[in-house]
Amino acid sequence: MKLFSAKQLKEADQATEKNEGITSIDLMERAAGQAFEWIDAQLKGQQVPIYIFCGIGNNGGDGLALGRLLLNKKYDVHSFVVNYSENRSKCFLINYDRYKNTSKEWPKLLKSVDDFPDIPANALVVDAIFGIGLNRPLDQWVKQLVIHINQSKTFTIAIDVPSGMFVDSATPDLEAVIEASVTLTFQAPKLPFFLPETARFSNSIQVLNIGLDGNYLAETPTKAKLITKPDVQKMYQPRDKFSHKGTFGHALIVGGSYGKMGAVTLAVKACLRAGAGKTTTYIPESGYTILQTAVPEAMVIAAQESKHLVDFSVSNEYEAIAIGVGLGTDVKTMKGFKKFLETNKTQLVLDADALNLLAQDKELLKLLPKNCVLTPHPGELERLVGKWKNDFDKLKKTVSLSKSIDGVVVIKGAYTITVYHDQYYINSTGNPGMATAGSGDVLTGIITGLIVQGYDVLTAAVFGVYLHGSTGDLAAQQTGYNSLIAGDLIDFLGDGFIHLFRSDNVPQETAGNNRKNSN
Ligand SMILES: NC(=O)C1=CN([C@@H]2O[C@H](COP(=O)(O)OP(=O)(O)OC[C@H]3O[C@@H](n4cnc5c(N)ncnc54)[C@H](OP(=O)(O)O)[C@@H]3O)[C@@H](O)[C@H]2O)[C@H](O)CC1
Ligand SMILES: [K+]
Repeated sequence: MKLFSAKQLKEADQATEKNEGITSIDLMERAAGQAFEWIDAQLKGQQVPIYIFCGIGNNGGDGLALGRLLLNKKYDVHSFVVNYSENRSKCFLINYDRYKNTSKEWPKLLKSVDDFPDIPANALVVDAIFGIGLNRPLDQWVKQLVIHINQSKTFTIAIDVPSGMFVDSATPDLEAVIEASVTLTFQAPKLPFFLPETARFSNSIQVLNIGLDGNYLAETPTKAKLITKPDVQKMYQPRDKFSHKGTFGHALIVGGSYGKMGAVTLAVKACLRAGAGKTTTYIPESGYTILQTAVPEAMVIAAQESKHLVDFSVSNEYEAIAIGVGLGTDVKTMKGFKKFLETNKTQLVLDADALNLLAQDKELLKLLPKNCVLTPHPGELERLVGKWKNDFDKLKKTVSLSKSIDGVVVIKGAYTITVYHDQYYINSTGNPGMATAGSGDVLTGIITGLIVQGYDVLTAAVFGVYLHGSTGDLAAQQTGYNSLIAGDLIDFLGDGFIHLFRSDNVPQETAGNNRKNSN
C-alpha cells in the first residue's frame, strides 16, 4: 500500500475533481460522509456529547460537515472553531454556513485559552483542527488547546491526521500533538503513523476510501510503502514439483562464540524452515556438539579455535552467507572478519556483531559486496550512522548508508522498515511479544533462507520481515506476548507461510492452530 505525501494527496484531489467533474466541496462531503458512517456505526445512536474542534482550513471543513451529518441524525453535537488564522478556506466557509443552517446557531469561536470549554469525561472528541496542511509549529494557545484535549482523557477521533503531526517531515513539538484513540485517515495512511516518535499519536488507524482518482494513485510512485498481505502474496515463489534440494540453494551461517551458540542454532533452523535446500554452519570448535545435536538437518564446519572465530576462510560454494549472530567482537575476530571481507564475493546478510565490527571500523563498509543485507536494531544502526535528530533524519541517514553500500538496510522495530536506496518498505506485522532474545537471529535465518532459494535481496528482506512478524502474530495466539520465545517463531514459520494464502476471515481460534494439531 502506497503512503502518499501531502502534496501528492492534494494532486490526487485535483485529479479526482477534474476527471469526475466534481468540486472540492463534493469531495469534502464524501470524506465527511465516510467519517460519519464510521462513527455512526460505532455509536449506533447512543447519546454521548460529541465535541468537535474544527480548524479554519479543509480539515476544519471536514469537521463541520461531519458535525452537520451527526446533527441530522440527532446526535448531541457541540462544535468549536479554533480560530488560529483569518485565512479561512473556501470549503470551510461553505460548511460553516451549512452548519449554521442545520443547527440554527454558529459553532463557538475559540481565540485564546480563556475560551476553552470544559470537556465532560463521557464526551467523544473529534479533532479536526489541522490535517495534512499543517506546515509550521502551533501557536502557543493552540498548543495549549491540544494539551487541554489530551488531558481530558476522553475518547478522541482524529480526522485524517492527529492535529499537530507533520506528515512529510519531523513533527517539531511532540507535546503539541493530539493523542488520538482512533485516526480516521483518508485514502491512505501517512508515513509518521509508523515511525517510533509519532506512531503513538495515531494509535488505531482506519483508512477511509474517499475514491480519489484511481489512475493518479496507481501511477504515482511513492517513497514509502506499507507492506501488507496482498503485497507479499505476489512475492511468494511457488515450488516446482520436480525441484530438489539443490534447487533451493545452500546457505552458510557464520557466527557463534562460547556461550552464544544458541544464536547460530536459531538462525540456521529458521533458514531451513524458510526453505533453504541445504545449510552449513561455521562455528568455533566448542559449538560442534551443540549444533550437531540441536539441528541434525544442518552441516557443521568447526573452526580450529575453541571460543571465538578467528579464521573465516570459507569456500565459495554458497548462494549466501549470514554472518554475525553470536559472533562476539574479540580483537582477533575483528582481524579475521576484515580478511574475510577483503576476499569474499558471496552475497551477505550481516547482523549483530558483524554490524558492531563494521561500526568499529567504518572503512570495512567499502569492502561489502553489492546487494548485501544489513539488519540492525536502532542501537546498531546508531553505531553505524551516528546519532539522528528525529525519525526523518534517521531515514535520511539510512538512505545514505544504503546508497553507499548499494545494499539493503533493515531497521528493526515495532514497524520494521526496510530501506533500499531512497525507498522505504514498512512492515505491518509483528507484536511486542517478539521483543525477545534470539528474535533477530531468526529473522537473519529467514532472510538468508529466502536469498539462497533465489529471491532477490530486497524481496527476501521485505518478505522475510513480513513472514517473521506474521509468524510472531500466529505464535502469540498460542503463547501470549509474555511467553513468546524465539524458538516459537521457528515452530510457527510453516503456519506463517500457509497463512499467506488463507483468508483473513478464518475464525481466530482455528488460525495458527496447526502446530498443536500436528504435534
Ligand atoms: N485529498 C484529500 O486527502 C482530501 C483532504 N481533505 C481534508 O483537507 C485537509 C487538508 O486541508 P488544508 O486546508 O490543506 O489544510 P489544514 O486544514 O490541515 O490546515 C489549514 C491551513 O492552516 C494553515 N496552517 C498550517 N500550519 C499552521 C499553523 N501552525 N498555525 C496556523 N495556521 C497554520 C495553512 O495555511 P497557510 O496558508 O496559513 O499556510 C493550512 O492550509 C486534509 O487533511 C483532509 O482533512 C478534504 O476534505 C477531502 C479530500
Ligand atoms: K485532525
